[in-house]
Amino acid sequence: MTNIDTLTQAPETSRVPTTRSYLMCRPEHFTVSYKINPWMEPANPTDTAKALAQWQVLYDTFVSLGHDVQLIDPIEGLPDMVYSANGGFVIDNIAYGASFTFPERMPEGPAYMDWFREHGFDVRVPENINEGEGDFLLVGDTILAGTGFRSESKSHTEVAELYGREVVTLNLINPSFYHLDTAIAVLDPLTGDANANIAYLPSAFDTKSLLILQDRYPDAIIVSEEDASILGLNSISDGYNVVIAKRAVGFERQLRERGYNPIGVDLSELLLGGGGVKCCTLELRKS
Ligand SMILES: CN(C)C(=N)NCCC[C@H](N)C(=O)O
Repeated sequence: MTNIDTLTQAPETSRVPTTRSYLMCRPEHFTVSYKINPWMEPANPTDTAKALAQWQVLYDTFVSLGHDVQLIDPIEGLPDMVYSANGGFVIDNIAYGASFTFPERMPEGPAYMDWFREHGFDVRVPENINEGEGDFLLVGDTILAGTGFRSESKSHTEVAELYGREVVTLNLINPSFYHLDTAIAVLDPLTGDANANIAYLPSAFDTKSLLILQDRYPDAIIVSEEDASILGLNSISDGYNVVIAKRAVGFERQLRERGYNPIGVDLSELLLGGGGVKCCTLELRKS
């Protein structure tokens, strides 16, 4: 993997990084005390100090790349709050709040909405169950929206009306890839970018959804089961630098071949809760 200190600009490619704003939550109360996805095993021990240290590397990586990183205070008793991607979906300074599927995470919805309000976002309280950017991904001007395990398809209609953008529903079929951001990585996420591209795991989708992806993104990177199974797709791109799971070596190579700069981080402890790089990062799009 590339050293982030020495290569944060694209030297020979047309890929251009752009500065982003992210919201993260320190995993001070991280543990696995309940099971709401196949990755979680409450009987297995977790190490909060290790989770904090690994999370700090992710935070430092974003800062080193020049991104603005905001923090929300963690709340005791909400161990999954570290997965800030699920706290809402933000475009044009409008924050569509989350409404969680499982009771264990329900208090996170209002907590994140309070944070958005206090930081000047126009908050919209959701009418339907949705888990924020876990299931809504902005690709160019289109919103890809996942359903099947968490977010209800009715929330897709709500989001289409709210943002006035095209929303494409995709059906997830593998419980290990229960959020859209475990099965798709957005590589060029700027709005208006005609060349917006993605990487994805085909087996995570039903036939109809797969045909949609193949039709819309013929140049997409197809990621292996091996890389996806360590949440390799759960990554964050600024258009050039792509922060990914360190062990996703096949995906790393594929990214490099396409002119991206993959940066590996180890979030093995947070993987015990079923989340990776992208789950710990919510993009705050102010325009
Ligand atoms: C990419 N993923 C999965 C996320 N965006 N979020 C992780 C949520 C993990 C949490 N224990 C849960 O099951 O909700």
